[in-house]
Amino acid sequence: MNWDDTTDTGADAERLVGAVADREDQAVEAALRPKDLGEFIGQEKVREQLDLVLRAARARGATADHVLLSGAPGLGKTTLSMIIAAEMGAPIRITSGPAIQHAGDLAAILSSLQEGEVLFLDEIHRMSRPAEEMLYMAMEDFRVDVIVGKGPGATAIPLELPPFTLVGATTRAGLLPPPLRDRFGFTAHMEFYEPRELERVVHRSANLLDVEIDPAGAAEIAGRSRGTPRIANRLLRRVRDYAQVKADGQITREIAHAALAVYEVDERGLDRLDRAVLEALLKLFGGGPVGLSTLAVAVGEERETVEEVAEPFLVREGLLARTPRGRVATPAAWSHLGLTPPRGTGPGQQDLFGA
Ligand SMILES: Nc1ncnc2c1ncn2[C@@H]1O[C@H](COP(=O)(O)OP(=O)(O)OP(=O)(O)O)[C@@H](O)[C@H]1O
Ligand SMILES: [Mg+2]
Repeated sequence: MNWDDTTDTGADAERLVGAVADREDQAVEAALRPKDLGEFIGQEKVREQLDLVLRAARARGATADHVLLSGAPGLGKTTLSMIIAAEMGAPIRITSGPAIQHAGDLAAILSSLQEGEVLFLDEIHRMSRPAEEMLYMAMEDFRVDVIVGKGPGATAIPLELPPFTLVGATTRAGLLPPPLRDRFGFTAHMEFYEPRELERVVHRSANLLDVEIDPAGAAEIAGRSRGTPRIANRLLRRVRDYAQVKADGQITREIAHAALAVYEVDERGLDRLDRAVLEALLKLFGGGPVGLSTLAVAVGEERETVEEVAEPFLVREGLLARTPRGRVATPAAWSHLGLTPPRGTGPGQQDLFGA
């Protein structure tokens, strides 16, 4: 799971191609969210499986099993949680791991749930330990022990809960303690989207935003969206701005191309920082291997920025490899930047060049 090393704070949120939601995303996302499974694009396997889980529960007149959604930012976890509630005809309560500091916070939420309600717990990997332990019991037995009083006089009062569906979301399934993971009846791993699926996302959003776009324009945006619907929607809004100001508002391939050149997002979805890292690696260090710190100095960025913000996508795209001797460019990196690799490839590159 190569998104485990992406950062979920800071610099990434400020980039046009960052997957983390910024303010503007938060403001428009509610309007762009698919409302039911039929509207949800891509993720075929997850959709098929979830559809079965929910249908079966409905047929039994039962509350659906707990669901864990894991995947990189912007792939549709929050959206799916709302769809689960909608499909079950159930209300949804939304909270997040960091918002639950004490077990008591969780007890208050759990004890106020209605029967069949969906509790969406975002960033479930960031919950406190005591809350987590309370959650184990709540998920399994629909019961919590509420501690009353302090010290030796403290007593645990058992409290029955109505059956509910916990939907947990995490960008880092690997960080969840196994006892918590095991208590979910169904786990959905969300994958990055194919360009064809993102084209459909772009068309759908354009429609909702009342923007005219042709298939080639949608393909142009989809191809630069890093497999992520949130980024596709964001690029669409920027291209719309350009189309409005510089043309008649319609998005064609030419308009999308010109707009994204202005925003410095290239054909593969790399932005200026990504390209600066690659260029330094290729032009200054012959494709590597070169140490992370040296590379960071060469592009004038912090080590962490290069490692956490730029590299994960470059690695995912097969443009850069992290080796024990340092960072190495792949043959695809040379061709992406239109450069020819030096003839005698360095020792660290032999494997990559199949030498
Ligand atoms: N399958 C999809 N079809 C159409 N639009 C989608 C799909 N998945 C996500 N989107 C859109 O992408 C945006 C981001 O989705 P969402 O907020 O659900 O992501 P997330 O996985 O919860 O991200 P985070 O990890 O940052 O919380 C939403 O505006 C939503 O409309
Ligand atoms: Mg979310």
